[in-house]
Amino acid sequence: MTQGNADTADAGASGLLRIERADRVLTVGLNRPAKRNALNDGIILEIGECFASLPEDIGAVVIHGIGDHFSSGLDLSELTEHDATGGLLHSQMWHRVFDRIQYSRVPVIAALRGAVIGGGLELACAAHIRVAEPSTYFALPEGQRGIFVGGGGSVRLPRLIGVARMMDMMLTGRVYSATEGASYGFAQYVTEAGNGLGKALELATKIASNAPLTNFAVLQALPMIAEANPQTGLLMESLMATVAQSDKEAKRRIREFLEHKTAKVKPKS
Ligand SMILES: COc1cc(/C=C/C(=O)SCCNC(=O)CCNC(=O)[C@H](O)C(C)(C)COP(=O)(O)OP(=O)(O)OC[C@H]2O[C@@H](n3cnc4c(N)ncnc43)[C@H](O)[C@@H]2OP(=O)(O)O)ccc1O
Repeated sequence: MTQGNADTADAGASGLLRIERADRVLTVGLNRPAKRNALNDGIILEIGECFASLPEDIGAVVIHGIGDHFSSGLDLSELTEHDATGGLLHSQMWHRVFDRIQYSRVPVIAALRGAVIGGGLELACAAHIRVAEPSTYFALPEGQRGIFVGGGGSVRLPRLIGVARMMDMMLTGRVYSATEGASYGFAQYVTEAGNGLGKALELATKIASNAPLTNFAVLQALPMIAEANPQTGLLMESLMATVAQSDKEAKRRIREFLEHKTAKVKPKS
C-alpha cells in the first residue's frame, strides 16, 4: 500500500489497495476486482494500516471498490484454513480494523456499487455515510455458507436497519436493492449510475471543510450520546457544545458569518 499525492492512482507494493489523495480527501480503493474485492487477510491488514496512519491534514476518507463491485465479502478460500482458535483471532482482527474506521478521527464515506455482501457489508457498516449506485445490492449469505458474521455486523447492522431486518437477511439470504437499502436507513444517498464515487468525493470535500472539532464531536460523541441515558446524554452534549464553541475556529467561523463573509444556508434552487 502507498498513499499517492494529488490526482495520482498509486497502487502500492502489494496492490491490494489503491490509495489516492486530492487536497484533504483520501480515497481508498479495494483493488481485487478479479475476485470481486473479496477481503483476504492481506487487504484487511492494509486497511488497518491505512487508517492507523492517516496523514494529520486529511479531513475525510472515501472507501470504494475498484471494478463493478464494492466487495463480495470474506475471501472464502482463506476461511477453510481456520480451526476454532484461528477463527476467533481472525474475527477479532477484523473487529480491530473496522473499529479503526468507525472510530477514525475523520469521517469515512463508503461509495457502493454492485455486490456489497457479507464482510463487504460489514465493512460498509463501519463507515459513517454510505452512498449507493443503483447497481448496489446488499446480502448476508452466511447462512448458506454455514458461517456467521464475524466483522462486527451483528453489532453495527441492527443499529442501522434493526434486528428484525438483519434476521430476515441472515435467515432467508434475501438480497436488498439500493433503494431498499436506502429506505431502511443503510444507505443515505442513491445516485445515478456511475456517479457514486463522484458523489462520495463531493460529500467528502464538503465534510472536510467543516471545523475539525465539530466532525470529531459528531463521530465520537454523538453515537455515545444517542445510546446514553437521557440525563447523561444531555450532560455530554452540553460539555461537547462548550468545548466546540470555545475553540478559536468556531469563533472565527461565526464572526465570518456575522460579517457576511460566508455562504448562507439555503435550499438548492
Ligand atoms: C466466520 O467468520 C467470519 C466471517 C466473515 C464474513 C463472512 C462473509 O463475508 S460470508 C459471504 C461470502 N461471500 C459470498 O458468499 C459471495 C460469493 N461470491 C459471489 O456470489 C459472486 O462471486 C459475486 C460476488 C455475486 C460476483 O459474481 P460474478 O461477477 O459472476 O463473479 P464470479 O465469477 O463468481 O467471481 C469471480 C472470481 O472471484 C471469486 N470470488 C468471488 N467472491 C469470492 C469470495 N467471497 N471469496 C473468494 N473468492 C471469491 C470467484 O470464486 C471467482 O474466482 P475464479 O478463480 O473462479 O475466477 C468475516 C470475518 C469472520 O471472522
